[in-house]
Amino acid sequence: MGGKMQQTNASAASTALYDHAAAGGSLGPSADAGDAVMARWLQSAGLQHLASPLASTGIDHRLLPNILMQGYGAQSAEEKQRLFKLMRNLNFNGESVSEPYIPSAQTSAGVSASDGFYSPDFRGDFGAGLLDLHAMDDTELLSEHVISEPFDPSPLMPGVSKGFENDFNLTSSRQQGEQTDADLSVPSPTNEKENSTKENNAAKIKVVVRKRPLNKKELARKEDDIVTVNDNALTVHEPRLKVDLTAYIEKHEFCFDAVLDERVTNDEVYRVTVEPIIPTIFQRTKATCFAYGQTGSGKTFTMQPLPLRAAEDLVRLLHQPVYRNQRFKLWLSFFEIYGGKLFDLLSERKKLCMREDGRQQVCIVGLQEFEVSDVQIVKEFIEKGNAARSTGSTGANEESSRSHAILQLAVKKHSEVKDSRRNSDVNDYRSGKVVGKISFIDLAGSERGADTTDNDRQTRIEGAEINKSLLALKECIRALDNDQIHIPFRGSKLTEVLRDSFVGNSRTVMVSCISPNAGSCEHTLNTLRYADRVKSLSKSGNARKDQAVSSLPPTNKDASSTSSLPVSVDVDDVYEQQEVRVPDMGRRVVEKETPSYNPTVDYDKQPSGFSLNEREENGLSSGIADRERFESNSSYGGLASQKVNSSYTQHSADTEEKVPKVSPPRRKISREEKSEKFGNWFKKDGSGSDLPTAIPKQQSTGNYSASNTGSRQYKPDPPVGNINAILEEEEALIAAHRKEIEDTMEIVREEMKLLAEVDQPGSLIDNYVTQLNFVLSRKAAGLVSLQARLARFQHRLREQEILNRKRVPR
Ligand SMILES: Nc1ncnc2c1ncn2[C@@H]1O[C@H](COP(=O)(O)OP(=O)(O)OP(=O)(O)O)[C@@H](O)[C@H]1O
Repeated sequence: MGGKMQQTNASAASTALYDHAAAGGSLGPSADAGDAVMARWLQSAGLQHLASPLASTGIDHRLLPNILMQGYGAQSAEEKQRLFKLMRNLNFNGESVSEPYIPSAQTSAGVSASDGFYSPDFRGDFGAGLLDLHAMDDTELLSEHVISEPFDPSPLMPGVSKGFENDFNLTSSRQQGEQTDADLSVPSPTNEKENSTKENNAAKIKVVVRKRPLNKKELARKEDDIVTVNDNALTVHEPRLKVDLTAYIEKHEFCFDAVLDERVTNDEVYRVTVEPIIPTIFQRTKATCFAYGQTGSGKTFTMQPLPLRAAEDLVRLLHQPVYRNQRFKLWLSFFEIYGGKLFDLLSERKKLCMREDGRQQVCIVGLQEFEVSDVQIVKEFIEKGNAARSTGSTGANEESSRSHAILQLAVKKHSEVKDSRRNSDVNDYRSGKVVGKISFIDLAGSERGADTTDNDRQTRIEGAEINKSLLALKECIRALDNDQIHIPFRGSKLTEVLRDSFVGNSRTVMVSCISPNAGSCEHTLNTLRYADRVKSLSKSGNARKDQAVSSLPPTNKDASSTSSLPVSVDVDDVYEQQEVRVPDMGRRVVEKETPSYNPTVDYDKQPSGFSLNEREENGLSSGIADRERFESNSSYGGLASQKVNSSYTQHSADTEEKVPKVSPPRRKISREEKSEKFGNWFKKDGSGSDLPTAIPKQQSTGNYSASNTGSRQYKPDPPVGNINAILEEEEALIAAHRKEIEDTMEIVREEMKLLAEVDQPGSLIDNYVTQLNFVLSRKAAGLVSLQARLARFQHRLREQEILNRKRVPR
C-alpha cells in the first residue's frame, strides 16, 4: 500500500482538547480524563465548540448531568404553570431558541489561543477538514504555463487504462463471458458513433442510459425483456390492455447521448461517461456524475467502479511533471445524505454539519478528506465507505441503498510553505486550493418516494426526502443549463452540498439506469422521462452556446484544435476561451448528425411524457410552449439535426434576448408544481416516483393521462408539504436543543463565577441571591421553552399519523 494518506478532520478538535488536558489542567489527571470524556460527548452532540470553554471553567465532568439539569425541570402541571408565569414576567420569547447556532463573539473571542481548541492552528486544522470550496482563487489556481500545457492524451486513451480492470470491474464472470461473446457478436461501434461520442463529451450535461440484464428472479418468473436498444436510441414495449381487455403493445421511443445495453461493461461505461471530463478537472471544472433509476436498476453497480477509474486517471495526470511541480494533489472524501442528514462514511458515520461561510460557500464541517496518491488506497476507501452506507432490503433489491452516497475527488494545488509563513499558513498548505473536482453520486432509488403508506413513518420520511432531493437536483440542472443566475440549490441537502457543482465551470453526467423486465415498465418509463427532460435541457443550452461560438474569431478554433493555448493569454481569458470551445465541439456533432433527422416527427406524438398539446392545454404560456416545443423537437431523431439546429439558430438569433424574459414565469410554474409534486410521497403506486418535470396545475384536480406515454392517473393531492414541514420542525427542534445546551453552559459559567465571588471575604449575600435567582429563572425558562417545542413536535407527528390513517384505508 504505497498510498500516502493525510487526514484533516474535526477529530483534531478532540485531540487538541485532550492535549490541552494532558498539558496540565488545573484539576489534575482525573479532571483531564473528564475533559476528554466531555469533549467526546460534546463532539457527538455537535457541540464541540463548547469543549474548551467548559474545560477552562474547570467544571468537574461528574457534575455534567447536574449542569445539564438531567431529571430536572418542571414536572407537575403546577410547576409548569409557575414557570410559564416566570417566563412571561421575564418577557422571554420562546421562539428564540430555534435560532440556528451561530458561534457568538463571546464564545469564541472570550477564549485565548492558548486554550488549544480556539488556537489559530487548531482552527485552521478544523478548517482544513471542511470541504474546501472557498479556495477558488482564480488567479492563484493555475499558472499560464499549466494552462498552456496540452494534456497528454495518452493516459486517457481507451485501452491504456486497463491496469485495474481485474481489480474492480464488478462484472460477474457470467457477464465477462457475455462480454466476450458480445465483443465478437455485436458489431463494433462505427466511426461515426465513436466520433459523436467523443465530440459530445464536452457537452455541459450528458445523459446516458444503461440497461441491465434480466436478473435471476426475473428470468425465473419468465418475465419479458421489454427494452430494445439501437445505437443511441431505445424503445420500451409497454404491454397494455384496451378497454375491451384486448392486449396490445405500446411503443415508447427515446434517444439519448448514449444508450448502453446489457452487454456493456463497466469499463465501457466509464469511457463514455467520466473519462472525457477528467482532463477538465485540471481546468477548474467541478464535475458531477450521478446515477438515477429505480431500486435494483443498477445504480450502485454502475457507480461503484467509476471513482476508482477516475482516480486512476487523475493520479496518472498528477504524476505528469507539470502538475507535480505545482504540487497538485488528489483528495478524497465520501459521505452520504440519509433522511436529510449528512454522515461521513469514512469516519464511522460521524454526523456532519453543513454551513455556509461569509462568501456563501458551502462547507461540510468535520468531513474527513484524505490525500491519495495511489489507486489502491482509493479502492480501500471506497470499500470502507460502501460498507458504511445505509442499506436495506426491498422487493427489488436485497442490498438497496437508502441514501445518496457522494464520493468526491478533488484536485488541489498546494502552495509552498515558506518558513516565515509556516505558522499561519500551515493549514492552508494542508487544505490547498481546489483546482477542480468530480463528485460521484449514487442516488437512492428514484421510486423510493412511492414506498409510502404501507411503510412506517421513518420510511415515508426517507421517501419524501429522496423525492425532494431528486426534484431539487433536476431543478438545479434545469437552471444550470439555462445559464440562470439563480440556481435553486437550497431545494434540498443534496443540491446544497453540490452547490459548487452548479456554478461556474461545471459538467454533469447523468446515468439513468433501467430494468428491462415488464414488471418495471412504469418505473422504467418514469426514469426515461426524467432523463429525457434533463437531456432536452442540455440540448437547448448547447444550441444557444453554438451561437456564441460561430461569432468567435478563427484563432480560438485554432487553439481548440491543438488543445494548447498561447502562454501569454491571461488566466481569465483562457477560461473564457475554454468555455466556448467546448460547445464548438458540440456544434460539429450536430452537423455530423444531420442525416438522422426525421423531418416528419410529429411533436404531439413524440414519446415524451410532455407532449406539446398537454403543455398548452395546461396553461403554459405560448412563449414557454414554443421553447418547450423546440426542446422536445431537438430531443428526438438523433442528438439534434441540422435542420433543427439551423432553425433554432435562426429562432435563437431572433429571440436570444427574449429567453430570459420567458424563463421567470416558467420557473415560477415549476416551483408551484414542485410543492404539488412533493405531495407524491403519499401515493402508493409508481406515480409517486414519477417526478414529472412540467406537470400542469390542472393535474392536481383531475385525472391526467398521457396517451402516448403510458397511462398515468393522478389521484387527488394530499396536503402539500406535510412531510417537509415535519422535517423542518425536526431540524428546528434539534437546533433548539443545541442552543439550549449552549445557553445552559453559559449560565453554568455565570453560576461558577457567582460561587467564586460569594466565597470571597466581604461579598454581599444580597447580590448573590438576586443574581442567582435571575440565573436560575433563565435556566428554567430555557427548559420550558424547549419542552414546549418538543410537545408541539410530538403533536405534529401524531397529527400526521392520524392523517395518514384516514387517507389510506387498510
Ligand atoms: N449491468 C448489470 N449487469 C449485471 N448485473 C447488474 C447490472 N446492473 C445491476 N446488476 C445487479 O443487479 C442488482 C441490483 O443492482 P444495484 O444494487 O446496483 O441496484 P441499485 O439501482 O443501486 O438499487 P438501490 O437503489 O436499491 O440501491 C445487483 O445484484 C447488481 O449486481
